Amino acid sequence: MSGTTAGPVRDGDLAVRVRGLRKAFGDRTVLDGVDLDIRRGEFFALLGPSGTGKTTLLRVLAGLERSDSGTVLTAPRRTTVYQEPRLVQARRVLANVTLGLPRSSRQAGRRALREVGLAGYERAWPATLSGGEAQRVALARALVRDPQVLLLDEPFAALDALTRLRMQDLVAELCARHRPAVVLVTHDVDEALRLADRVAVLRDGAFAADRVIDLPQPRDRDDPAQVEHRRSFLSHLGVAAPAAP
Ligand SMILES: Nc1ncnc2c1ncn2[C@@H]1O[C@H](COP(=O)(O)OP(=O)(O)OP(=O)(O)O)[C@@H](O)[C@H]1O
Repeated sequence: MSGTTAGPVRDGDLAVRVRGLRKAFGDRTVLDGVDLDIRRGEFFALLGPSGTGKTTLLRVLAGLERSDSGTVLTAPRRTTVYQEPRLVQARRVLANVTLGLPRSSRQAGRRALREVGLAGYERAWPATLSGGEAQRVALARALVRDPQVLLLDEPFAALDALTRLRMQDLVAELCARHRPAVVLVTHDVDEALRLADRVAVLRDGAFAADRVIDLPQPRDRDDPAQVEHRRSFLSHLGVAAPAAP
């Protein structure tokens, strides 16, 4: 008998409320009593070793996966951006951005494309885009839906290092402007510390660390407080930080 409830979060300050979430695949328990509150407008980054259940948690929050037990409440408008842009190749860029939305959303779609730096690409075909451009289209497609909860599943992982930094800047700027609650799944501690208000490590089915990163934006990689956060999160991930020169 499952005790799961899913529905809208009632507390006006919260975008996500999770209590006692359990999820197993066969006899492998992936999430083992996860509790998580995310405030409206909060940028939450989720680190964790491979196979630890980060994507599973994101899929539960997206409503794509049922939990076995626990309570999962979220604000209703949720959108996910994945590692791959997942564009429909047979539709032009603007049609991809407004996919599934009424024709009246085309103006908002154009605006979203402008916001991600792709004004003039409305009639381009996905096959003609670079990886970074395609991922910008995926961001515009999320943006046009005005999400209260933006779920980002390693959205920069497939990009080259320079494009990744540019995309991080863009996401920081878009999130500061639109203030969705964000859940960013990443393997990159520096990316988490660059973007997030709060960083957690998921390990052995629950959070091993969950910390507010109270440092001003834009972040300074060399700020001693940030260096200390990096060392500590790497150690939670079971990786020794490189020794200081
Ligand atoms: N549909 C499924 N059926 C069976 N097992 C699954 C399913 N989805 C995920 N798993 C298993 O659950 C575990 C957690 O997977 P998940 O993708 O959530 O991990 P992750 O932390 O996102 O990993 P990574 O960092 O490598 O992307 C893995 O062992 C995976 O094999």
